[in-house]
Parts: sequence; C-alpha cells; structure tokens
Amino acid sequence: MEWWMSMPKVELHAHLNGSIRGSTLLELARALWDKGLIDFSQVEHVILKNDRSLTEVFKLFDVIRILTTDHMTVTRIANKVVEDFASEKVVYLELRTTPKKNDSQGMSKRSYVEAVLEGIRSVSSVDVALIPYIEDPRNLLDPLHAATNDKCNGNSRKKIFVRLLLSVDRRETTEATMETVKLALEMRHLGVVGIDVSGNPKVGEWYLNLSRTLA
Ligand SMILES: CNc1ncnc2c1ncn2[C@@H]1O[C@H](COP(=O)(O)O)[C@@H](O)[C@H]1O
Repeated sequence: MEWWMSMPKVELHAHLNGSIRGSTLLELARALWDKGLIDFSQVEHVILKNDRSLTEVFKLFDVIRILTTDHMTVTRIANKVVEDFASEKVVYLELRTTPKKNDSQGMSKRSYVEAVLEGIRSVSSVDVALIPYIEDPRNLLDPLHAATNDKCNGNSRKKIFVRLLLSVDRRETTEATMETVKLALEMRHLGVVGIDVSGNPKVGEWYLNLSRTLA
C-alpha cells in the first residue's frame, strides 16, 4: 500500500460530491439535524452503507444534494476533496460537478461554480494550479511540462494541477442543460475546461431531450 501512496497519480474522472469522505457527510447531516432540518436516522444508514448497488449509489447522491445546499459547504467540500486527492499523491485531477440552483440559499448555477472555485483556490496544504481552458490542443501538456521544470529547479513543495468540468445531469431539461453549457463557455478562463454528461442511467432520457432540441 505504501508504494501505491508514494506513486504520483492522475485522476481523470472524479465527481466532486462523489468524493466526499463519509465522516464529512455524517458531520454535515448532524449539523442539519441539530437545526431540525433533517431526520438523521433517515440518512445515516444511506451514508454508512457498504457495497452499494447502482440504485443505492444514486440514493446516496440524492442525500448528498440535501446536505450540500449552501455556498459555504460547497466551498468547504471542494477544498477538502482537492486536499484529499493531493494527500494521496494525485498530481493531476479532472474534477467535475453539477452546477446547482437553490433559490432558498440565493444560489445560482454560476454562484455554485464560483463557490467550488473558491474552495479549490483556498487549498493551503499544497500548491494548486487551476489550469484554464487551452485554445490550442498542441499546448495541452504545457502545465505538466511546467511542473517537471519546477521539480528540476528544486521546488519541492507538493503541487496538484486541477481542471474543472461542469456536469449536466440527465434529469435536467434542455433549458437547464444549455444554461450549464453557456456557463462553462463563459467561465473557461477561470479553470472550467469542459462539459460532463452524468446522472443515473436508469432515470431520464438524453435522446428525448436532444430530439426536442433539434425539432
Ligand atoms: C457510474 N457512476 C456515475 N455515473 C453517472 N453519473 C455519476 C456517476 N457518479 C457520479 N455521478 C454524477 O455525479 C453527481 C455527484 O457529483 P456532483 O453533485 O455533480 O458534484 C451525481 O449526482 C451524478 O449525477
């Protein structure tokens, strides 16, 4: 196990809310329970379950959505998730997350992504390089070359390169999907590099959405 921990790694497909530690989820659930907002016993077993089926995995994601509704929590989670990956010696991370709107918290899809970016930028245990969208694919590896040069120049501080993608949940309407696509384009200079298509494969229908758009 030790050799595995010490190997530099790339993580090309991490969902932000799928990467939260169980202990953090329990802490968030307890805090909402203290405020009388949720019934802890209803969510505890979903969080603690091992060997989940696909249906149970998506049930957990629905619980996580209830636990992560405000900007501060989103920022905290993004910060922790990047720190956790870095502590496992991930040196390059492609992180994706579904922008969420939550009127009761004054949260728009944009402010959700801003909260995520703030969390990533505020990591202090390791240097974070948030790589912006690169127009010319021939320059895609430039940041990694820069990292190698850093090492050669004796900079020994741990570093993690992060690229952010915005996910579209297959349950979303065409209008909501297009809002996320536009947002990704508008925020590409800030570290958003693409779109991810995600969500429970047993729910929703991409084909129907697409055919409505094209009709
Ligand atoms: C087989 N694995 C999978 N297949 C499809 N979608 C998945 C997934 N694992 C995670 N997600 C997507 O990521 C969301 C949680 O992170 P964010 O809230 O976006 O940060 C889930 O709700 C789901 O839409």
